[in-house]
Amino acid sequence: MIRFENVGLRYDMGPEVLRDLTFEIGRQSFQFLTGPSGAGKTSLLRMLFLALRPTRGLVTIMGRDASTLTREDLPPIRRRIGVVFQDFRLLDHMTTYENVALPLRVRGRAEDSYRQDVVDLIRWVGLGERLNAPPAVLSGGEKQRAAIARALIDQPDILLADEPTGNVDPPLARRLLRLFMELNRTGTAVVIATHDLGLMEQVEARRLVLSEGRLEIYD
Ligand SMILES: Nc1ncnc2c1ncn2[C@@H]1O[C@H](COP(=O)(O)OP(=O)(O)OP(=O)(O)O)[C@@H](O)[C@H]1O
Repeated sequence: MIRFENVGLRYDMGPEVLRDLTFEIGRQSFQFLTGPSGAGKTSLLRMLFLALRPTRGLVTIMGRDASTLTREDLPPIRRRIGVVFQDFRLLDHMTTYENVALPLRVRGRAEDSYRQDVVDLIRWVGLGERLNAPPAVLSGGEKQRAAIARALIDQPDILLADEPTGNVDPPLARRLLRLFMELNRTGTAVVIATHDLGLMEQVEARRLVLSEGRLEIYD
């Protein structure tokens, strides 16, 4: 679904922070992306989301060479990718419900067709009491769960999540992991960037390990 061949990345005139990355995120695959702080996990996720272009190598996404995509090509591809960023990126003037429903609204779906699904998912992530609250009054962990619900609501083909359990306690982290696994079972490829060994030990999953700019894969 997304393939990297000999991809390298440098910022400005700095050294290469990622080197010779060759791997594939397959349809309906499940993997953790890990490595020490500063190893390049966020940079790699941003390249997977086409928010950052590699400085060398080839990225193929859904059968297309990413370097040939135009500005107009990007939105339909990105709509098939759910992302949870470390800074959540919730819209301040909207409630939890409106933030989570946004991807469906943007697609032009009638609210009657999704209202209950949105409410159910928000309850599932434990934010039932926060349906009508704006992000400003949510805690860090609550914002994170709202961002996760928004990324999942439209059943994306790929979910990219950057430290999605970084602000929640271990029982809730396990619950979120179950949600990601359920999403994966129903067809979504999942990439979870994390430092959390305890989280990774809970599932037998492929690990992509970044270290000193290079990637090792443990299937
Ligand atoms: N916008 C930028 N400009 C210059 N250098 C950057 C930029 N973003 C990241 N870097 C550098 O690239 C390297 C990889 O950073 P990145 O944030 O991808 O790592 P990470 O593995 O996600 O780290 P963490 O786990 O701490 O979030 C680091 O050396 C970082 O300083």
